[in-house]
Amino acid sequence: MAKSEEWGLGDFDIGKCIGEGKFGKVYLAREKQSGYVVAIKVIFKAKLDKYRFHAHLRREIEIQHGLDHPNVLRLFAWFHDDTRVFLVLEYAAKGELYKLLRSLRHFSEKRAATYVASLAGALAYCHEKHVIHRDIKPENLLLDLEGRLKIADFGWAVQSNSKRHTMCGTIDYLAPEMVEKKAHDHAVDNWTLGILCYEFLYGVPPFEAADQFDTLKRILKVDLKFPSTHYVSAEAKDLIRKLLVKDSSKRLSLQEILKHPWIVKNADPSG
Ligand SMILES: COc1ccc(C(=O)Nc2ccccc2)cc1NC(=O)CCSc1ncnc(N)c1Br
Repeated sequence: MAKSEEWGLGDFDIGKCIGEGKFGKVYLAREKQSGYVVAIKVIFKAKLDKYRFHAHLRREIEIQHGLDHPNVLRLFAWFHDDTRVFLVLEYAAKGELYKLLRSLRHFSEKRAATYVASLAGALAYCHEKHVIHRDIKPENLLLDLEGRLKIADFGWAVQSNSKRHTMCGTIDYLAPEMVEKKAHDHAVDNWTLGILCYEFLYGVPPFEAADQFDTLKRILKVDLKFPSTHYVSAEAKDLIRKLLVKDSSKRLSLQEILKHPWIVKNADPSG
């Protein structure tokens, strides 16, 4: 029988659950013909109705379908039945980048620079495609079999199996213009890159405080301190200082990040 264009659930062997989100769960799956392993996200239509997310999901699928970058998780296909929508996603075999950060406590400068360069490259690609909704919160960063970073952009809060509670609802990544509820553009991503670079190197975000109000005050003051718990190069601190700038127009651009001496010296070009 000729292969119909449409994929269906029957084309896949479904495996274990590897993630859980607001709209449904994510399963490991293998496409029967090719044996190709993917992640299948199951989204309940009833949930979409409840949050009126149909249009958002349809727009996201159109956007995602056109994206093809080594550091952006691929959306290969999608299909639906009367109660669920299925997203056929690239499977990131090494899972969540944050589990690795927790287990290593902090990354080496080479690993941190490689991830920052991957993120800057992926964001530059997305901005070029006029997609600025690439939420680079830590929850959205996965690692593939080769350890390459993938922005997974869950579309909505996804709690993976390792019920991470520290991150959900964290404000550590908010840029000052977001805290002050000013208009923001994709320069917010450059701020977030600074936060992530600091956290990759120190294991904690730069403005962490006992309570959220203190964190907000520290963000608005850009109260940046570098602990001397372990050695971090002056070039790394220089990049962070040039990203965590209150005036969003003065933050290093993605292109400038990729040319920064610390990135040029430390990032692995194979990403
Ligand atoms: C391109 O990736 C997406 C694109 C879109 C959406 C999405 O839900 N959009 C959406 C859902 C409802 C309403 C509006 C938008 C979600 C993802 N991605 C994900 O959900 C990541 C699933 S977890 C995972 N994936 C691969 N390998 C692993 N090891 C893991 Br763990």
